[in-house]
Amino acid sequence: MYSIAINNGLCFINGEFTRASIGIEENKIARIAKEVLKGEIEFDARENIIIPAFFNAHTHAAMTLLRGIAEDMELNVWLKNVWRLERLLTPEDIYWGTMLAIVEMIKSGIAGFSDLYIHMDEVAKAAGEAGVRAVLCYGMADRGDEEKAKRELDIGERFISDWDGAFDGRIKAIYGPHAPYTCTPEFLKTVKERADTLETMIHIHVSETQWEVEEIKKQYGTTPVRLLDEIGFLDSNVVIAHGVWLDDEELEILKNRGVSVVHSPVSNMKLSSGIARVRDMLKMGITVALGTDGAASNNSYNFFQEMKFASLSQKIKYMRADAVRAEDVLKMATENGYRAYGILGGRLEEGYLADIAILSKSQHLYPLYSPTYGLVYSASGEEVQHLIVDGEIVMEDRVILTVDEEKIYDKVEKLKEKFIS
Ligand SMILES: CSC[C@H]1O[C@@H](n2cnc3c(O)ncnc32)[C@H](O)[C@@H]1O
Ligand SMILES: [Zn+2]
Repeated sequence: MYSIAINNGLCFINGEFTRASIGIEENKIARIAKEVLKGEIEFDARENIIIPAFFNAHTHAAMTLLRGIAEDMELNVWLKNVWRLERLLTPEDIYWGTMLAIVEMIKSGIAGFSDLYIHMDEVAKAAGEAGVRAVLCYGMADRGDEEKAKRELDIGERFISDWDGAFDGRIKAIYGPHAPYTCTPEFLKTVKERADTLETMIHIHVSETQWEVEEIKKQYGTTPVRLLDEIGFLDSNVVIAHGVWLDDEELEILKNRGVSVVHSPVSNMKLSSGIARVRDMLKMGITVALGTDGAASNNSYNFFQEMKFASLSQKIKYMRADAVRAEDVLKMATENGYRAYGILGGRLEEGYLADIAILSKSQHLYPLYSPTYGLVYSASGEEVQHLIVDGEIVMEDRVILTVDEEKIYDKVEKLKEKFIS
């Protein structure tokens, strides 16, 4: 008898959809079978599509609070506006902003997210209470100031020691230097040494805009990826967000060092940063995951939208309709996100974490010739009916069991005042 049995669903297994039953024991997938399985809780999934839940591999969840406040700006102008507003954010704001983000993520089938932001204790509390998985880091920037470098490292490390492994291991706490243009090479070198000593990971923005590449060349005479490689920073414990402006040699470096890349097509297009070379990266065997970035540059946390934009933008970048195939986009949204952060999830396979989304057919999925194409090109997110995270049901019939949604909307609406005055 399994704790949960999902019977006879159309399951995304090994890159294709096949009919199967899934037995969950504790927080893992214990059995994939052709026959009906017995469970304390049973889902009759004959009419459902079952996928491994999504992993949002790069976000700033609480930026929901700044959604829609700085629009139609390129990254540098946008960042100036956002940084001014972020000074107003209190720990309590971050808690409610993150909760709002988590509600949106759960509803589009996201079981886990990787977040780089401020007041991270609140993000950890919110993720823990809501029952989702999170890889979290305090966003550090030394800006060439030695005293600030020490303070930032202290905050980042205190966060890791307080939260790594919390909530039955659902929280993974890592290092988060912001970017090569806000952190000095000396600081980044120290971060890498500390991450290696603690056997933890690093999440950082790299090569997002042409401006960044030119700025780093001006300051250090080389490009961001080459600079990071020269200081010994690039490794398999490093996840870079964006990687939009990379030449062939830089792609080789990332591949050889085992660095993972998080692609955020909506944010990159909205801030007019560019379109990353995802087709080339995937062909080379680089792990490319998918991330929404923050709600102030997206403006939503809907992974169905993100998958569709990921696919369409590549078709235009390479001017070929098969630039990145739909099944590969689905893999980027699931397995690759988990893999980038060293978590055994994102696949419907025995031994993998039981992070599973149970979908039903919405109006957008009629007629359904192929679940893969349906999910990547037609679905809206409303298809996600139930979400299981770490073997627990977090959303049932689109009702989130772990949080009070109405209270979150009330709190957040009241916070608006301080940003417009
Ligand atoms: C210091 S915490 C993280 C920091 O990053 C800012 N941010 C959000 N989105 C982006 C992006 O696309 N590129 C660079 N920086 C970004 C966020 O506002 C926080 O200040
Ligand atoms: Zn970001």
